[in-house]
Amino acid sequence: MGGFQQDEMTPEQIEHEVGLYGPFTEVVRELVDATIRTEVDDDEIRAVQAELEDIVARLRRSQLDGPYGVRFNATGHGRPWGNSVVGLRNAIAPPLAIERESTGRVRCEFHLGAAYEGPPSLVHGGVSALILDQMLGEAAGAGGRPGMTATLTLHYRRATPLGDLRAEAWIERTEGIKTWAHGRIEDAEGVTVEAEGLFILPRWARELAFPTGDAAETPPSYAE
Ligand SMILES: CCCCCCCCCCCC(=O)SCCNC(=O)CCNC(=O)[C@H](O)C(C)(C)COP(=O)(O)OP(=O)(O)OC[C@H]1O[C@@H](n2cnc3c(N)ncnc32)[C@H](O)[C@@H]1OP(=O)(O)O
Repeated sequence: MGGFQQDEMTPEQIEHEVGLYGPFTEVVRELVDATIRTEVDDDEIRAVQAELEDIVARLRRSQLDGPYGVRFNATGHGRPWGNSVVGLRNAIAPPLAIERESTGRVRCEFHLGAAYEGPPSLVHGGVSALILDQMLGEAAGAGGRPGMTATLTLHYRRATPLGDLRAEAWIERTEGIKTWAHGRIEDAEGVTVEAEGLFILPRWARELAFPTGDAAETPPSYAE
């Protein structure tokens, strides 16, 4: 599988890019929200559209051939900057800033605005699934048991309002290459969505990590 790349970025270069692309992407998130909610007149919409078309053309002058992928520098610092949930450079990502414990417990506080609406004023169920998929996957990774989502089951206990929310996830149990993780989203009143999922270290990763084939005994550690 492609998409995981090693590069030679120094901590200073990474800090520079965080400072550059973080605010840049934040403005694009603002643009998405403003696009949904604006009530300016027709002429203003057409004028802004023309300006945006120019801006897109400027950015397209130099582009990656495909998606960003996940890049690692020599110290193992991971940059999943195109990720649709946590990606620093992805304006579609809220983005989640996840706190990780090596026990496999992860948590975050986040805000979902108009761009994530499903039913009126409520979070789209698929967005809750997106967030919990990432959170459960992050729990597996934080606990040294990384894997791809094999199953994901959601229990929508109560509607999730747009606004300030929190999420957490943890490893429930492991068996060789398989990790079962659980998690939930909460608003100020308590739990709105619960999830359980099975994460499996895929064959291509097993072959890299365990050339002798004994994946059941010693899962690899996960360094982001
Ligand atoms: C490292 C990256 C970190 C990156 C982590 C970063 C966090 C990212 C969080 C986001 C997570 C995602 O969105 S991931 C994207 C969404 N998920 C995907 O696209 C996954 C697509 N599916 C796959 O790639 C594959 O099917 C896998 C990896 C799930 C399994 O493939 P495999 O590894 O070749 O499986 P295989 O050898 O046949 O089977 C191994 C064992 O798993 C069982 N098994 C296989 N598939 C399933 C299944 N769907 N449900 C139940 N059990 C299954 C088999 O029965 C077998 O059990 P036994 O007989 O040995 O008992």
